[in-house]
Amino acid sequence: MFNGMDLYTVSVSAPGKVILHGEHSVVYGKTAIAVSLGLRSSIVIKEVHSTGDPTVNIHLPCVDLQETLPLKPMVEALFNPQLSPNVTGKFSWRLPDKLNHEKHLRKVEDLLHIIKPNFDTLQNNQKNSLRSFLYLFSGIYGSTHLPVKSMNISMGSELTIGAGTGSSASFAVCLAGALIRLMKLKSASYDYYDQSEDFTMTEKEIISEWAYNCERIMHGSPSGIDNATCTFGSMVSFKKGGKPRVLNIRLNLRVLLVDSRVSRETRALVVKVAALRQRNMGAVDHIMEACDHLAHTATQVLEKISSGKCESDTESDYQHLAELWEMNHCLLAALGVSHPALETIRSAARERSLACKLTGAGGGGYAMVLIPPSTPRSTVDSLAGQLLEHGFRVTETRLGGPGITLEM
Ligand SMILES: Nc1ncnc2c1ncn2[C@@H]1O[C@H](COP(=O)(O)OP(=O)(O)OP(=O)(O)O)[C@@H](O)[C@H]1O
Ligand SMILES: C[C@@](O)(CCO)CC(=O)[O-]
Repeated sequence: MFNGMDLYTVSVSAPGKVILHGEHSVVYGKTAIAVSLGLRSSIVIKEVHSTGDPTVNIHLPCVDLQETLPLKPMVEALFNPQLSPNVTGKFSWRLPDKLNHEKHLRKVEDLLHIIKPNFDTLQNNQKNSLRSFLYLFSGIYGSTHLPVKSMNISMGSELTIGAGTGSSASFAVCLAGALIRLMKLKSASYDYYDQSEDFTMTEKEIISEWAYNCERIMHGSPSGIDNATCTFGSMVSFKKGGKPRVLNIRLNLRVLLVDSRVSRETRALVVKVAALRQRNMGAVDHIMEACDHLAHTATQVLEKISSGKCESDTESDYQHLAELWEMNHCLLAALGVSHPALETIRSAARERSLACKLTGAGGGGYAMVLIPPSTPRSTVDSLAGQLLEHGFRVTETRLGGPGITLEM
């Protein structure tokens, strides 16, 4: 949007994600599939007039952060970032994978300590959000010659932070997408590329790569499945060491997403499974193999559901999917990553003949109950009521919706 005074506003949203199949087994080289979540993050970037030196006013209520940062030092210290060693040419915002990530991040860290002397006293999630902002802003604008103006950035999210639903990837995808969109609007007269009304496939690939770099800031060495799912939406299949593969299908699965409110640490659960495997190699490897089969079969069933040719087929496909979810949960429980709270959620779902599985690392966190289209409203309401009485948090949402989207 352009206000006629050379000032632009952009508004973008991106979904979170859940793992449908393959948690834990993906660590052992098996296939995982993730789908986008109906819960989204959103961002508005608004260029504003300023009389003094330009600033960026960033408001991130989810991490309780409101900051005004000077733009000039960012431009001086961080623009024109360097390419990775052994890569020749000139850095461009289109090449996030060629950026000298470590070096650029070190510069971001140094600058943050200069412009925010109390940086070390901030909470970790606040630090990560600021690092990601400076990294993306300078990485994306640093290779252009566009004038940077004062701006207000405000971001909200329906996602719970740190719950395994991809809030960090959703945040980074929104931010990268909004900055690229703003650049595209500002550069209309420079004719950088076409001015189509939505993100092109190539832009989405670039956004996903920028978000992957942010995931590296937050997580060290992430798989890349979260940023791909939050960018492209729908369903993404992934194998360790490979590239995430986006399955371009139209899914619209209804689920109850249930927060057990039991906090867990992903790393500790991965270690627990590794220890179990050390003691029971053959059995655990067979469980991982079985999880792999479930991920492949589920992909086929979901492709069939998404094609939606015949209603009676769809009903039996949902039954098949429910069976796969049940088996997957029980295999994960055999790996020792369920929790009494997750089993309480499951038994409430089973009383109503609904399938339920944990999603993510387990040991607490979220469970998902599959709601086939034929499920009466009263069944969903009574299940939600019972779960709420137990103190769980319940959200009815859909899986497999759109990825990054321009909001008008
Ligand atoms: N709406 C938001 N506003 C600002 N920062 C956010 C927002 N959402 C996420 N973040 C950033 O992402 C970090 C959360 O990353 P973390 O990996 O702990 O959670 P997650 O992405 O929800 O979990 P997972 O990666 O297991 O799915 C926060 O510490 C914060 O820096
Ligand atoms: C448990 C795990 O498979 C998924 C956590 O969301 C860990 C991982 O893949 O890194």
